[in-house]
Amino acid sequence: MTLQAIKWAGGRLEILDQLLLPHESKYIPVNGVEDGWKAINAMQVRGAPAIAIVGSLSLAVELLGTTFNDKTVLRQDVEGKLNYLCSARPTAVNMKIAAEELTLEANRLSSDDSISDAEEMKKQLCLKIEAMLEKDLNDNRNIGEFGALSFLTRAGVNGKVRVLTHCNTGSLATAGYGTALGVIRSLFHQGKLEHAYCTETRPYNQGARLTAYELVHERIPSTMVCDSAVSALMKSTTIHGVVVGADRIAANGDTANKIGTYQIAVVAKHHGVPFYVAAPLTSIDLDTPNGDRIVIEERPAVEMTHVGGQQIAASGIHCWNPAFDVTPAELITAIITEHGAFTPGELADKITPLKKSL
Ligand SMILES: CSC[C@@H](O)[C@@H](O)C(=O)COP(=O)(O)O
Repeated sequence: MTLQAIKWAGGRLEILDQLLLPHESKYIPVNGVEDGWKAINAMQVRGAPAIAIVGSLSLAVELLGTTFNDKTVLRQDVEGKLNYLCSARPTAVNMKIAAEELTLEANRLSSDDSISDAEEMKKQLCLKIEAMLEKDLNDNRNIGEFGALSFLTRAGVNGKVRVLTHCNTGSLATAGYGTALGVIRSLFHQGKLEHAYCTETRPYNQGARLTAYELVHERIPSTMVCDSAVSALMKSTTIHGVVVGADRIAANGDTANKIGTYQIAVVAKHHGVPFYVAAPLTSIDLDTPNGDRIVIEERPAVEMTHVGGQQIAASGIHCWNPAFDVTPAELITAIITEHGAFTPGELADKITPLKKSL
């Protein structure tokens, strides 16, 4: 049984507070948009797809608890709240894409005369939001399948593979199953995984706290390494590929992901190790031409200077704490989506029609 980060039933939303893991598994209620914004900003829920789902569901909770008499007022309310939710964390594009989709739907419903009143429009919007949760789960399973396939094909091995991942991209970062961790999960279920390696992922330790937790929970053979041990690992062991997630993939394939990803891609190139990005279409931002245009979120120094509330750095030191970095497209072997694997060069041409058909 995979871990469930998001619980949604009967119009009630609860999330597993990821700041408490791995010590405590506690679900907290999200009673509306303000709660949703705070949970995303504080990283009680994190991971690009999970951010979009929790943000959107927090809007659904709020809508369900409010009575609307006017479709135009509802449309304006939805748009304003979605814009607010997008400001909680700027790098992950999934919330922005969800906001655009929902705003479009709100506009459509508001001008559709067959939708009798605001309450009916509200119901339709909430159904659309619920469908996003379902879709993410299905997309992740497909990413896992395509990822395992392209991994094994390109690795050119008939036996089992050893895979390295960074940060947390599993059930906790998505509606379920995961993206990059979903690929590892899929390899494992196919009996093709020899060993998974996860980094600690400093400074916020998503690898140590969350990925390690998921791997142990599912009894996947795995080892954790320090972020600084990746070169040594690749030199001493055959790693058949790296697979990571994405917070935003630009049109040219440049990919923003957890800080340290770029460094791993450079090291992988040096060692001839294929480097895969696994992400749904909702992480691809064709409006952003390249990585230089991606806004990188900076997090508070305390997330570097303290671990679990314990100070580990000298008082007074200045800190630079970017949450993400951008891996240039030329270091990426393929981008694995729910529609298959594409090279960065193929991305814009292949993804544009797929996005239009959504
Ligand atoms: C499927 S999650 C993809 C990315 O969001 C993930 O790799 C990542 O960088 C998460 O960063 P976080 O700061 O924990 O939200």
